[in-house]
Amino acid sequence: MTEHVRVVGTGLLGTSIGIALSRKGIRVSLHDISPTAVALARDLGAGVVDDDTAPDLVVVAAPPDVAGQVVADELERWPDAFVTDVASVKATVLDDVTARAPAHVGRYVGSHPMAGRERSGAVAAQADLFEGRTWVICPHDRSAREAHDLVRRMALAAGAVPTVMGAREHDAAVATVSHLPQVAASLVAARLREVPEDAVALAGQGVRDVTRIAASDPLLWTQILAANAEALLPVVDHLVADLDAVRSALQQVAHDRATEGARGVLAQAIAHGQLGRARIPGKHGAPPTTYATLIAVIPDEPGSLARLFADVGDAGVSIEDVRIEHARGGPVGLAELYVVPAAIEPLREALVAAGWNVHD
Ligand SMILES: NC(=O)C1=CN([C@@H]2O[C@H](COP(=O)(O)OP(=O)(O)OC[C@H]3O[C@@H](n4cnc5c(N)ncnc54)[C@H](O)[C@@H]3O)[C@@H](O)[C@H]2O)C=CC1
Ligand SMILES: O=C(O)C(=O)Cc1ccc(O)cc1
Repeated sequence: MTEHVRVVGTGLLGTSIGIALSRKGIRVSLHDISPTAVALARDLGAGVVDDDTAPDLVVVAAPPDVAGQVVADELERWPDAFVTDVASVKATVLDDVTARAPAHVGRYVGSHPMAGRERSGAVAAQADLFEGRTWVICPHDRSAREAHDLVRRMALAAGAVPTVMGAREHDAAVATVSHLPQVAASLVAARLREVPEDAVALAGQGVRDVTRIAASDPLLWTQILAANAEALLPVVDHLVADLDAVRSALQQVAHDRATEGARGVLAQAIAHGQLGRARIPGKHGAPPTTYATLIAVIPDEPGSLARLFADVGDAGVSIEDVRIEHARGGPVGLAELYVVPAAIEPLREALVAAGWNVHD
């Protein structure tokens, strides 16, 4: 892909796309309503500041509530260019573009990289944000095959794995895999506002895992949730019904510990969660991988994590994932290493031999 790509909206997504494509030798020009945002993206290596030469492909990475308008403007401004957007919702943007630029909608095809972060803005951009991640392309009745092909090539150049879905099908899918998790994470995290300091101090990995995306931008997410209200509503209804069942079971046990049936409801809630979680694909969309874990106690001092990683490397073991927990106020931390199951025993032996205190 040697074309000229114009990125409009140089925040987290736009800058990450710009950096990824620029590194592949693609010419990228940048535009944003904020001159600071565009200058920052340029300084981070995302491309050159808007130079008014005609692009082959425009990527609109602006917030969802203006994406349709910006796509329509770009279609009007560049009569020979194809245009995509990366907004997290697809049907409302398609409807908006169709209404605003009916004569040009054939050059538009929506898309959505299933990759992002809980932080916004160019400073949070990452060149490898899309590496191995799914990038959904949403062709429609009137979209040109060339538009689809160009977006596909751009997604591949950014390191992503393109996949095709209709806009409404996409919106129904992300209601469950992205939008409900955001609502649940935010609501769970919101409970923490009201507990005493020494209760929050007990927070372990579980609450951290469940609430990471609760740090997301309220303005962006208000737009996403409102734009996908129709698809999200039935999914939220299911969650409310499930929570209601758990609530009634707890009420029964609290009222009479010998009550029958309530424990079955609680167990089923957890068991259904196991089944759902087991369906989440592992890295690169491959089937789920169950890793074995080993916890190493690391002194809370500079360089100790680097030494641990070096010893794991010397043992010939690849770390698939890692979590670090700091003992609050203590002199040590815990590094939980995720490795393929076959590597766990050799790793344990090698780390013990190297003097590390390890446990399961
Ligand atoms: N944040 C995430 O993890 C993901 C976000 N997306 C989608 O990507 C899009 C951008 O999101 P982020 O990069 O996170 O937001 P961001 O807030 O980091 O960046 C948005 C940028 O768009 C600019 N902008 C706003 N209105 C504009 C307009 N009318 N014309 C030109 N530029 C304009 C802003 O100045 C800002 O620099 C959104 O539509 C979002 O739904 C998609 C996948 C993941
Ligand atoms: O931070 C994460 O894990 C995310 O899942 C971010 C994200 C946010 C919005 C999207 O439309 C897609 C991905």
